[in-house]
Amino acid sequence: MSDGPVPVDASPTRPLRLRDLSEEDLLARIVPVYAAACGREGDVLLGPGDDAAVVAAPSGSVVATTDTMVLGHDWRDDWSSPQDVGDKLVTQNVADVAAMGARPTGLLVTLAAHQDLEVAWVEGFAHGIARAAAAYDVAVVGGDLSGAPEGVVMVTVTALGDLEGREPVRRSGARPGDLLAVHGSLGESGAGWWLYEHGYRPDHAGPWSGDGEPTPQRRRAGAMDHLMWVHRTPVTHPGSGALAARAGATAMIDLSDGLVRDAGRIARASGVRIDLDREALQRDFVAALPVSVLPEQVAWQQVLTGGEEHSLVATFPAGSSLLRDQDDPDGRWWVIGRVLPRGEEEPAVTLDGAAVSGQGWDHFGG
Ligand SMILES: Nc1ncnc2c1ncn2[C@@H]1O[C@H](COP(=O)(O)OP(=O)(O)O)[C@@H](O)[C@H]1O
Ligand SMILES: Cc1ncc(C[n+]2csc(CCOP(=O)(O)OP(=O)(O)O)c2C)c(N)n1
Ligand SMILES: [Mg+2]
Repeated sequence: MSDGPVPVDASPTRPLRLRDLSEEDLLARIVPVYAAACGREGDVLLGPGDDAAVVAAPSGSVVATTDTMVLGHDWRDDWSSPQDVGDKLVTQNVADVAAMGARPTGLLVTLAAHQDLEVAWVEGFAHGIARAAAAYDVAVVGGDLSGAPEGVVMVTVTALGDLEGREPVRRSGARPGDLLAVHGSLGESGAGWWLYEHGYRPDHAGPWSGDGEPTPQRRRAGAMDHLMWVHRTPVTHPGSGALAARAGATAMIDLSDGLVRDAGRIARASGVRIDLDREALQRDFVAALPVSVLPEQVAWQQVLTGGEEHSLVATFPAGSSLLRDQDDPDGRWWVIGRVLPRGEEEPAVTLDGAAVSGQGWDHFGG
C-alpha cells in the first residue's frame, strides 16, 4: 500500500468545495457563465483575462459605484439561493448608476469566501449575476477572488456607467416647488423581509391554474410569495433613470435604506424639506400591501422605512412633462410628495407636515 496522501473523505457524493480547486479552476467555471451577459455593443473594449478590462466612456467621463453583501448580514442562505444573491447585487449597483441618470456599461464582481464553500454556490451566484446583467444589458468585465476566514462569504460588485452627454442628476438639486415622485414599488421588499422575519416561507405555488377564482387562501399565498420574491430579487429600471434625467429631474436617488432615510438624503443635500403625501402613499402603495398579508401599521412602516427596494425616487419641476404624459415605457412615476423650503429646526422629511417616526436602515445602527 502506498503511503501517499489519503483523501479525507473519498465519498463520490461529497460536494466539491473551494478547497478542492485552484483559482484558475474556479475562474474556468465562472467566467464562461458571464458570457451570457455581453452588454451593449461598443461598451467593452477588452473583457476579462488581462490585468484589467477596458471599457468605453463615450461621453468622456465614467460613473463609478460599488456595493457589498455579506452572508448573515445582507442575506441568509436559508432564504436566498446563490442566484438570488448575484441577481440582487447587480440590481443594487445598477440602481446607483441609474440614480445618477446614467446607463450601466460594465460590472466587476468580487468574491471573498471560506474554503469550505461549495463550488456549486459560486456557480449559482455567477448565474444570478449573469441573469441580471443580461436583463440590464451590461457586461461583466472582470473581478477578483479571495479567501476568507471560516464562515465568511462576502460579495462585491463595482458598476461603471455612462452619462451619454447628460449632466449627472445629483442629490442636491431639489428646489422648493418641485414634486417628489417614485418609479417602481414601495415597501414590497421590506414587507417581504418582514414576512421572512416572522417565519413565513414562500410556497412557490406559481400562477393559479385551478378552475374559477383562486380561493382567498391561495390569493394570500400568492401575494406573500410576490413580496418575498421582491425582497430576494428586487428590480430597478436604468432606462427610467436616464429618462428622468432627460426630462429635467432636479435630484434623484435609489431606495436602498427606505423612503424616509433616502428622501432625507435628497432633502439635506438640497437644503430643503420634503413633505410626503399621506393620501397618495395610502392609495398607491399601502393599499397594495393587503391586510390579509400583513397589518396595515406594518404596511405603513415598510412603505416609509423598508429598505432594498431599489426603485428610483426623484424630484421634478411641477410642470414636468414626464409626470404629465407618463410616457415611460418601463412604468409610471407616482407623485408622493412635494419640496418645500426648510425652516430652522424643521425635520428634513415630514408626512403631511408632521415629523415621521422610524428612520430606515443603517448598517451600524445609527
Ligand atoms: N468606504 C468608503 N470610502 C469612500 N467613500 C465611500 C465609502 N463608503 C461609501 N462611500 C461613498 O459615500 C456615498 C454614500 O454611500 P452609500 O450610502 O453606500 O450609497 P448608496 O446608498 O447609494 O449605495 C457614496 O458616494 C459612496 O461612494
Ligand atoms: C439577513 C438579512 N438581514 C437584514 C436585511 C435587511 N437589509 C440588509 S442591508 C439593507 C439596506 C441596504 O443596504 P446596502 O445594500 O448596503 O445599501 P446601500 O449601500 O446601497 O445604502 C437592508 C434593509 C437583509 N437583507 N438580510
Ligand atoms: Mg444609491
